[in-house]
Amino acid sequence: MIPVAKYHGTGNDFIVVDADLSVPDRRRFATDYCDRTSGIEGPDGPSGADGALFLALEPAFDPPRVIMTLVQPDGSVASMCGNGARVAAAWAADRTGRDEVMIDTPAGTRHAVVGDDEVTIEMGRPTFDPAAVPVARDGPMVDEPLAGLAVTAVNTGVPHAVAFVDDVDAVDLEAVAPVIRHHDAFPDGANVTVASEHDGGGFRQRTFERGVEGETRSCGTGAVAVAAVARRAGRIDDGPVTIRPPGGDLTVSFEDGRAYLAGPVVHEFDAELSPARPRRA
Ligand SMILES: N[C@@H](CCC[C@H](N)C(=O)O)C(=O)O
Repeated sequence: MIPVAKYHGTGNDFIVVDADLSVPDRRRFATDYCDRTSGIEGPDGPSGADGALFLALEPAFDPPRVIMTLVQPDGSVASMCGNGARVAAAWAADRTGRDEVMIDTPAGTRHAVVGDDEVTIEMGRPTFDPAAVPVARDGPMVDEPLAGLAVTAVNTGVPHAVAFVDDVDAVDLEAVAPVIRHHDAFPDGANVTVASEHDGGGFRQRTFERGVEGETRSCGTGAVAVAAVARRAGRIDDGPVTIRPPGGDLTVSFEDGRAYLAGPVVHEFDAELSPARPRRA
């Protein structure tokens, strides 16, 4: 058995595994233990997760570094995860007592600051460049009609198809999102994010995630995507702006074109799992 920890960032939840521990088949581990009905169990029963975060801590550096690998429930490895990176920073801060951490991801190295109530992570520069999203268009995809939504394509570490609507609750995301997620325009697929203005300021957000193949309670790259598209359209300035997914509020701001994502992180519980014989083996 190996010790693991369950964390969430505004409801986007992860099984955290120290990468020093041997897990022979990470894809199978993630697929089995992330299952919402038969996966990892918490104090209140079956829990599951939106992904397994394998974290390799390098405490000798100043600030300490973490190499982050997110394996999703479908076995795919994500280039970036905003909430996962915030969880990785909190996990590293718990182990080192340091409040600054560098997170190495396939999308680049990101600087994180761990405060008492929030973890803030630098998220790089969102891009609308069609080759970088990627989107199969000669120029940026902006407000293109797809599956009844006006879609703008942006990469915030991973590709997002973003649509502003009057009311996010009126969108049948489970029906419409798979059409966009698998559309020919997106050669690598896309996360599908809808947003609407909130009376209290900022935007409500819902995201259907690639790799989870369903809606999650929060998505950090999606929150940054909403802010980036709103900023490009002149709806907001450099912020900060409050983005409101179902699982809790996030704050996005920009400085010199770089995005910053802030919000709470919760350490839910610790558990022990078999690394080699997942329960559905
Ligand atoms: N929940 C994440 C995004 C994870 C990656 C995504 N599902 C993908 O495969 O592109 C976040 O907080 O950003």
